[in-house]
Amino acid sequence: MRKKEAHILIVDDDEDILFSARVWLKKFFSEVSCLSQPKNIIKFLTEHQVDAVLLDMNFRKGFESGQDGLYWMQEIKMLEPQLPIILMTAYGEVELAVEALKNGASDFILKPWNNEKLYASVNLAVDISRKNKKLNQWENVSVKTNQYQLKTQSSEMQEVMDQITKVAPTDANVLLLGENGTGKYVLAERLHELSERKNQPFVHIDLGSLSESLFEAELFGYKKGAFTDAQHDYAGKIENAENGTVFLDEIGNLPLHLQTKLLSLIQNRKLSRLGESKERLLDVRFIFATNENLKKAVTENRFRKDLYYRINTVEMQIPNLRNRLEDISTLANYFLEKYKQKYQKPLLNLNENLTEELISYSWPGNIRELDHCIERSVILSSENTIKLLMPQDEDSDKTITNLNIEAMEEILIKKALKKHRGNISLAAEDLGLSRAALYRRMEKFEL
Ligand SMILES: Nc1ncnc2c1ncn2[C@@H]1O[C@H](COP(=O)(O)OP(=O)(O)OP(=O)(O)O)[C@@H](O)[C@H]1O
Repeated sequence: MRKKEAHILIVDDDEDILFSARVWLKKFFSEVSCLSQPKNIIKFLTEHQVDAVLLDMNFRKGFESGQDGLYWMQEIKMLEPQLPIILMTAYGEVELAVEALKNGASDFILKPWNNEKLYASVNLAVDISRKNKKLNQWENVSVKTNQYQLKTQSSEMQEVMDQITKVAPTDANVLLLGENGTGKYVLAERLHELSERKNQPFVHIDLGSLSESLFEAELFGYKKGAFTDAQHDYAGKIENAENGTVFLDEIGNLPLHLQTKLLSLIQNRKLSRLGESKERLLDVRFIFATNENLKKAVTENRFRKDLYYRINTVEMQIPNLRNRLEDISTLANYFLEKYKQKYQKPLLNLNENLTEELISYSWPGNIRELDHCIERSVILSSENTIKLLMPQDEDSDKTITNLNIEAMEEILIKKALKKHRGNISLAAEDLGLSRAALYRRMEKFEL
């Protein structure tokens, strides 16, 4: 299982507790730090980026009122009001738990804890902490913290943004289609942030980066003993999104037998973990994305038709960057500002010629490629003048070593589209083809 990139801080005066909590949580999170003395918390937090704190309530022998924990919680809140704090106590009086929650604790764990519960609580706290950080960035208009440039001059993209605003508050399943790097993740997050679920987890599951053998266990979770390595009960990623949004990326990679299981989950809103017959009711909103042609996958029986119609209640085609020529300059300047600040080169600017050069490139890697191009250029430029380092143009003449006619045809079509900045009529005329013939070829080469 891949660990989540998150830093957890555990504060307890009992070394055994620190040890066992650390060993357990280390399985799931990239960094787990321990402090045995609460007086070191503030210094630690000012020096480290932490995503969640697990805090004991009783530090002094003979003082088991829980007041120590409440005191340190307030200190942490003063420094980092959004940081989730989970309180732990061996003395689980309900009133104390209620007081802690009222005072801003994100959860309450009784010692000795149930490992699975501890994980679930910390994991949720981490998701909420990230959400808070992202929301803060979102609200901040400064380029330093604002992550995305969502304004658009392109009518195609404007239509997508309008649809997002309309569909976000509903629970409709959304399917985002588009090439790599067009911003599907960014838009999925936007859908979540504009929904009523915005303060609940947004769980991104990238089926392109998980190994197929892990799909079922990671998505649906498992019961202890369900298979050889299942040493404990495990809530899958979908379950961890309870009340929030699941973003299933690269859905075209889901094998057929799991497509059936997913379909049943979407229809019945019930999930059973691997090795478990009991069904759990689940309240999540689904967003899906792929760069694959799912309709084609359906006709080739690689993707279930009924699942396709279930997930595409609202289907949005995210335009390629080469079809958003109006936005290239704005996005390039947005990235330039970001990297000027990051690499402390405030004098760099894009003049008209450079902007033209950016606009006439075809950007097969879309916004991600533009982002990297500007970052690379800023890093390698002098203090005063930007030198644009364009990506290696894949269809440049030097790559024409393959004399296969189909390969040549694809290169010529790409060149014509680039020359005419994606204008199909002009490109078709230049190539001596009808628009329909050009469209057919573009479809064939998936351009
Ligand atoms: N509107 C935007 N403003 C600024 N940056 C953006 C925008 N849209 C996308 N990006 C950046 O472009 C890159 C690709 O975006 P994202 O990951 O959302 O694309 P994707 O379509 O999900 O890609 P893939 O299919 O490869 O997973 C990211 O670094 C993202 O931050």
